[in-house]
Amino acid sequence: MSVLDKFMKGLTKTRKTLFHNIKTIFSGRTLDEDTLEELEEILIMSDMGVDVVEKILEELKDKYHNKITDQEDPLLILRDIMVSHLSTSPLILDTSNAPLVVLLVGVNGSGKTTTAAKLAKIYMNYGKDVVLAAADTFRAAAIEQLKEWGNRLNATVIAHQKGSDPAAVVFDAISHAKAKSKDVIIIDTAGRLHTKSNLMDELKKIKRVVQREIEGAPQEILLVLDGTTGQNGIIQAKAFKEAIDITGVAITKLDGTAKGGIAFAINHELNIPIKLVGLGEKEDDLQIFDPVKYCNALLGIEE
Ligand SMILES: Nc1nc2c(ncn2[C@@H]2O[C@H](COP(=O)(O)OP(=O)(O)OP(=O)(O)O)[C@@H](O)[C@H]2O)c(=O)[nH]1
Repeated sequence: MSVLDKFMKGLTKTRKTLFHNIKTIFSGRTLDEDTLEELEEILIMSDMGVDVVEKILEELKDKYHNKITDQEDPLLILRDIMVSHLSTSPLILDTSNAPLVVLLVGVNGSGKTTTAAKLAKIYMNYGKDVVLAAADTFRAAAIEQLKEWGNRLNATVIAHQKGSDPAAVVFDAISHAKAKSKDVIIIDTAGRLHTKSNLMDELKKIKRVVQREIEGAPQEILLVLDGTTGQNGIIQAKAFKEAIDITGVAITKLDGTAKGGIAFAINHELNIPIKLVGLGEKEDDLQIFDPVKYCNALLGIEE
């Protein structure tokens, strides 16, 4: 399956529910009030966020003010304006100063453990040797789940018992990675502790251990955000952003929502690049974020 097909499949719900007749609505060379209203409704319903929608519509009006030519495809004009409202930056793949450390943070159930495993697969596809660190020691199931993934992917998982110090797990994972010349360490962390400040303190402690042991690491701190939680997810994300320097966002479960425009709102409100998107439950359903493919999949544009 091509990458575009993956995006298309993952965003089927949003496209079929909201964007299905966008081609009919938006095919003319003029832009009347009715079209604008219909378009606005679709974009807002997809959870893109009112601010972003207003900006996109303004830019469309500007573009149409100057009349579009016969050669221009209205849908591609809309697509390009949408793309300009998304920001991404490449997932760090360089392991020349190995090991590369990727720390995953986010609330419980956001898909962190699964994302850790799927991300391991991405790095393995690039030929990297990966170690997974089970630093969510709050939940026994999270440790077990990561071990199962490790078996399936044939990747080493460093784990201690439930309730042990996550920073110690991370320390061991780093020692292992150094001893075995591994390329990448992916750290799964807890999403819930007894109090929120405990959680943030724990994440900071993990980060300190990583920084102390490997210069320049962690190179990536990715916030894993459940794409089906809408505005709530964004509020949670802000708390993480305040506590720890996030380098990118992984939006999960975009396949499970009809409000798949959420990437725009996340980008706009958090001002953090989106690096990964979860488009399904299978191990190769986590994809490096591609704004053009994402918008093509929303609008049903075959490349
Ligand atoms: N459909 C779909 N399901 C996903 C995706 N990513 C994660 N999930 C599912 O979401 C559920 C929660 O994922 P976990 O990885 O356990 O979440 P977590 O954040 O690690 O949660 P804790 O371990 O409880 O902290 C699992 O059933 C995953 O299979 C996705 O992109 N699409």
